[in-house]
Amino acid sequence: MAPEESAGTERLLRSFERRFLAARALRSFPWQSLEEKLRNSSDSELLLGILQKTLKHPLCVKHPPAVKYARCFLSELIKKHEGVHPEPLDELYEALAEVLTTPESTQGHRSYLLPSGDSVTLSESTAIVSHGTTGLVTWDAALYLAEWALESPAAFADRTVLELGSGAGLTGLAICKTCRPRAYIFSDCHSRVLEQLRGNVLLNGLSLEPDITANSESPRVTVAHLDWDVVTVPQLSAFHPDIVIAADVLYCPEIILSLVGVLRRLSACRRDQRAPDVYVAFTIRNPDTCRLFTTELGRAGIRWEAVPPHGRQLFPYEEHSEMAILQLML
Ligand SMILES: C[S@@+](CC[C@H](N)C(=O)[O-])C[C@H]1O[C@@H](n2cnc3c(N)ncnc32)[C@H](O)[C@@H]1O
Repeated sequence: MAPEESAGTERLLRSFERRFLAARALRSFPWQSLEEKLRNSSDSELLLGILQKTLKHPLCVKHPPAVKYARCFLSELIKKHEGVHPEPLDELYEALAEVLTTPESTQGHRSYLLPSGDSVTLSESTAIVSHGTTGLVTWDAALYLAEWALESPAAFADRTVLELGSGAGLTGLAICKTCRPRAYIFSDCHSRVLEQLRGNVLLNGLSLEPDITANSESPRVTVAHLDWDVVTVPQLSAFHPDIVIAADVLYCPEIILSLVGVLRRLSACRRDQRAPDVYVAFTIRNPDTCRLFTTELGRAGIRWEAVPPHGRQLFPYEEHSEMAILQLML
C-alpha cells in the first residue's frame, strides 16, 4: 500500500475508534470514505481492522456501549460491506450474533482516549434527559472544557478545583487524570446524577474521600451535593476552591439566575484576599441565553472575558457546534 493510502487508512481507523468508543451518533462516522476504500479493495482487512478498533477494542470489551448502539453500528457496517462485496463476512455476523444475545439496558459506556495514552470511561444513561435531569449524559461543552484544561494543566496543578453541575463527570475525570490537581470536588444537585458520578469516579480507578488506601499521588476526590439555590457562603468557603469550573450550565433563564447567584456567593470566598478563578464553558445554542448570562454577570459586578479558542480537537464532538469558555473575574 502506498504511504499516502496507508496514512488515509490509519486516519479512517482512528476516526471510527474515537467515535465508536464515545458512542457518537452513527451519522457522524466517515461512512463515505469507508465505502470508497471498500470499493477499491478486494480483501476484508479494512473491515476486520474496524472491528478491532471498535467492538473488539479492549476498552469496549471491558466497558461496552449500549446494546442498541452496538447493534445499529454493526448493521450499518454489514450494509456497507454487502453493498460492495457479495460474500458475507463471517466475523461481522459473529459479532452481531453476540450483540443480539446481550440484554438491553438503560445505561451504556462511553470512553475517551487522552493524549497521555490513558482514557476516561463513563457509565451514562442512554436517554439525553431522564429522571428529570440533563445530568446523566456528557454534553459537548464538557468535552470542550476538558480539551482546554488538558492544554492548560498549570491552571489546575496543585490546586483545589470545585466543579459546579458536574453531570456524568467527564471534565473532572480528564483533569484528575492529566492535570495533577491537589483536590477535585465534583458537585451536582440531583441524587441520581450524584450516584452515577460516584460510580464513574470509581470506574476510573480514583478513590473517594475518605479512603485510607487512596494513592497519595492521586488528587483528593470528593463528590458533593451542592445546590446553587441553597448553598451558603460558609459552605462554599469550606471547599477552599482555588478554581471553579462548569460546563453546559446556561441552557435556560432560571438556571442562569441560579448560577449567577452561586457565583456571587463564591466571590465572597477569598483566600489571602483572592477569590477563586472561574471558567464556564457552554454551547452557543441561543444567543439570547448567552446575552442574559453576561447581562446578569454585569448586574452582579462580575467582569468576564472570552478565553481564546484552543488549538486541537481531541474529542469527537459535533465539529459545527459553536462553543465558548468565559473566564470570570470575581
Ligand atoms: C446539561 S448538564 C451538564 C452536565 C456536565 N457539566 C456536562 O457538561 O456534561 C447540567 C447539570 O447542571 C446541574 N444543575 C442544574 N441546576 C443545578 C442547581 N441549581 N444546582 C446544582 N446543579 C445544578 C444538573 O443536575 C446537571 O447535572
